[in-house]
Amino acid sequence: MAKMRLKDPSKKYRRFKPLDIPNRQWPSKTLDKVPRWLATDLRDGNQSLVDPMDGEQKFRYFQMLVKLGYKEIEISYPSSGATDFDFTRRLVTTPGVVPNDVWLQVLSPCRKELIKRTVESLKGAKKAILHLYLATSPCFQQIVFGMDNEQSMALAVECTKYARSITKDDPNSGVEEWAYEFSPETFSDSDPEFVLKVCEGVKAAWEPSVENPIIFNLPATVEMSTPNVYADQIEFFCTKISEREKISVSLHPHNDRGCAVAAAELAQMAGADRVEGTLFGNGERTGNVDLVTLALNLYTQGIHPGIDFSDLNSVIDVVETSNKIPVHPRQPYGGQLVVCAFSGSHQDAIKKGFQARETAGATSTDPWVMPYLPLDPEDIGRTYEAIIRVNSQSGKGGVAWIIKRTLQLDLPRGLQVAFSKIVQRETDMLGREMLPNEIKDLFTEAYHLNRNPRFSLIDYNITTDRSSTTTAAAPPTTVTTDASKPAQTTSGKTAPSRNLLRKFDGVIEIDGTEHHLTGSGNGALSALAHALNNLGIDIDIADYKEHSIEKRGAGVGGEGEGGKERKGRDTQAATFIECTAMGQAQKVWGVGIHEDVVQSSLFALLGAASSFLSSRPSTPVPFRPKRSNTLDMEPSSPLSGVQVECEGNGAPKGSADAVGKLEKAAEGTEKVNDGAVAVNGDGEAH
Ligand SMILES: CC(=O)SCCNC(=O)CCNC(=O)[C@H](O)C(C)(C)COP(=O)(O)OP(=O)(O)OC[C@H]1O[C@@H](n2cnc3c(N)ncnc32)[C@H](O)[C@@H]1OP(=O)(O)O
Ligand SMILES: CC(C)C(=O)C(=O)O
Repeated sequence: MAKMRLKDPSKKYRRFKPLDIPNRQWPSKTLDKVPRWLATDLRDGNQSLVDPMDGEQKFRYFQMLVKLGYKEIEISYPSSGATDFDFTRRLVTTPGVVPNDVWLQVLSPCRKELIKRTVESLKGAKKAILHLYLATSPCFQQIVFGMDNEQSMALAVECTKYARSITKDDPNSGVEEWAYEFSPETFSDSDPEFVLKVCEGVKAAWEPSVENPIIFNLPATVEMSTPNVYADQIEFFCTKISEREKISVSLHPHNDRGCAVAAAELAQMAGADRVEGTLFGNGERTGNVDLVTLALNLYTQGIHPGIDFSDLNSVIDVVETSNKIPVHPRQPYGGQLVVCAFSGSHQDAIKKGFQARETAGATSTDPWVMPYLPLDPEDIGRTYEAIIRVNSQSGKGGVAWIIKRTLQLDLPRGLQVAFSKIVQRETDMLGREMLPNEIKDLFTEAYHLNRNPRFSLIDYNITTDRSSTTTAAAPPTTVTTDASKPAQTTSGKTAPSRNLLRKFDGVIEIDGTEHHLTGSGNGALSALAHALNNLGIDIDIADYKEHSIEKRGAGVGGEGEGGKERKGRDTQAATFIECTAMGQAQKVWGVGIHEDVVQSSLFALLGAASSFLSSRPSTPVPFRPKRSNTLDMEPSSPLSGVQVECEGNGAPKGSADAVGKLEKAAEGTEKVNDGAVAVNGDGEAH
C-alpha cells in the first residue's frame, strides 16, 4: 500500500493559530433569524466553471434566482470582458427583468480603470452594489502584490474614495441607489487587527449611514481552520468595529475543508448579518457555501428562509444545465438519493412512520416526526413514490410500500414476507434495483391478478343451501353480495347465519375445460373450497384478510382499465387468503380484487389454487395430490422463491370447513383489515 509522502506533515503544514477570545459569546447563541442572502452563482460560481455561462444561460439563471426570492444577486465581473459587461447591460436595459427590490451586485479589483468600467456597466440600474476586493493576508500581500500593510491599506482607501466619487457622489452616475461592499480578501488568513484597521479606513472613506450600511464581506477565501475559529474571527470583527449599526457583516465561506455550511452557521451565531454563496455550492475549488443547504437547514428548524425551494428539481435542472456540473446524488436536500432508502431496516422504519401519520390523520402542516427523513420530501416537490426503492438490500417493508403505492394493496404481514422473498430472488438475479413498475408487474404475475393460468370463474351462484340447514328453519334467502357479511333475506332481515349453509353452484374453466361444480359451506368461500374438493383440489385456508380500495389501479383483477379512475364504482374489495393444499406443507397466498367482495374472495381462492397447480405445471385436474412435506417448485415459477414452510408431519391442518369458520368469524366484520381473522391448524377461527 502506498504511504503518505510525509511522515511528519507538521513542518510543511502549520497548524492554524486560533484567536484567543476568552469571552466568546457565539457558542451559547442559536441560529434563529434569516440572514440577507447574496447569490454569487453568476460571478464566483461562474468564474470557476470550465466553460463559463454565456449571456443566455446567465439570463435564464438570473430569472430563476429572482423567482426563488433572492434580493441581492452578484451578476458579473464586468471588467473581465464582453460577456459579463454585455450581460450586465442587458439586465439593466431590459425593462421588467430586474424587479425594483432586487440589488444587482458587481465585482471589481482595486484598479481604477477597472472600477470605472464596472460602474459604467450599471448605468440605468435602480439598485446597485459596487463590490471591491483586496487581499489582506501576509501570504497574498507578499506573494501576489508585493505590498506591505500600509500600501494595502492605502490602496483600499484610495479605491473606495474613487468608487464613491463616481457612484453615490456623482449625480450623473445613472444609478438610483448605490450600496458599497468591500471584501478584505483572504480574511480567514489575515491578522484580525489589520482587517479591522483596513475596514475602519474604508468605512471612513465611504461614510455609510444606518439606512444604507456599508457591507464588509469577510471571506474564507480559502477555508483554513475549523468552523469555530471562523466564528471567533467574525465575533472579533463584529464586536471591535466601530459604528456597527452602519455595517452589514457578510460571510463568504469557501468549502476547502468541507465545513463551509457549518462555518456559515456558526459565524451567523457570532454576529454576521449576511451570507454570500451559490446554489448547491458551485464555486472555486471545492466551491462556495451551498445556499440551498443553508436555507433548508433553517426551514427544518422551523424558520422560513424567504427563498422558495418548493420545486427543487427544476432548480437542479437549471443549475446543472448552466454549470455543466451534476448535483451530487448525495448533496444535502437536492441529491437524488437523499430522500431514498434502499435498505430494509430504513424502509421499514419510514413505512411505519408514514403509517403512523396516516393513522393519526396528520396533514402536511402537522409536526414532522419521521425516522430517517429530516424533511418532508413533498415540501421540496419530491414525491413519496421515490422514497423507498428496492434492491437486494431491501426487505418486506419496502416491497409492501411499493405495492401499497402502485396497487393500493395493504399486504398482510405473511404475504409481505412471501412476496419479498420473490422480489429478493429477482433482485439477486438481476443484480440491480427493481423499479416500482417491475415490482408491481411481478406481484400481478405472481398472484394471477391479470390472468389466472389455470382457473377462470365463468359463472356462479351463491344461494342458501336449505337442504343443509341444521337447526331452526330459516326464511328463504337470496345471494349475499359480501362474503364477510351475513346473508340477507328477501325481506331484508338478517338470517340466523350460524345455522345456514351457502351453496356454490357454478362453472369454472380449468385448463381450458369447463367444469360444473357445486359445493356447500358456511360461506361462499368454503362452498367453493368444497366444490373444488370434488375435483380433488383440497385447499385449506390459514389466513384471510380483506380491505376496500378507493380507486382502481391499472390492470388489477383481470379487467384493468389502464389505471383510469372509474367514476361511480371506484370502490373495490381486495382479498388475501393464505392457503395450504392437502398434503402440502407449504402455504401460498391468493389475492383477489373485485367490486364484489364475494367474487374478490373467490378469485383469491382460485389464485391460490392456481399457484399450487402452477408449481406443478403438468398436474392434470381433476387430480389427487400425494401427501408430502414439500412442494416441488419449478425454477421458472414466480413462487419458486418462496421458502417452503413445513408443519408437523405434513398432514393437512384445518380443512375446507375451516374456511367456513373463517367466514363465520368474519361475519359482521365490515373491514377485515381492522379485525383480521386467521385460522390455526385446527381450523379454529381466532
Ligand atoms: C477571490 C476571487 O474570486 S477574486 C475574483 C476573481 N475573478 C476573476 O479574476 C475573474 C475576472 N478576471 C479577469 O478577467 C482578469 O483577471 C482581469 C481582467 C481582472 C485582470 O486581467 P489582467 O490585467 O490580465 O491581470 P491578471 O489576471 O493576469 O492578473 C491579475 C492582476 O491583478 C492584480 N490583482 C489581483 N487582485 C487584485 C485586487 N483585488 N486589486 C487590485 N489588483 C489585483 C494582480 O496582482 C495582478 O497584477 P499584476 O499584473 O500587476 O501582477
Ligand atoms: C471577492 C471575494 C469576496 C471572493 O470571492 C473570495 O474571497 O472568495
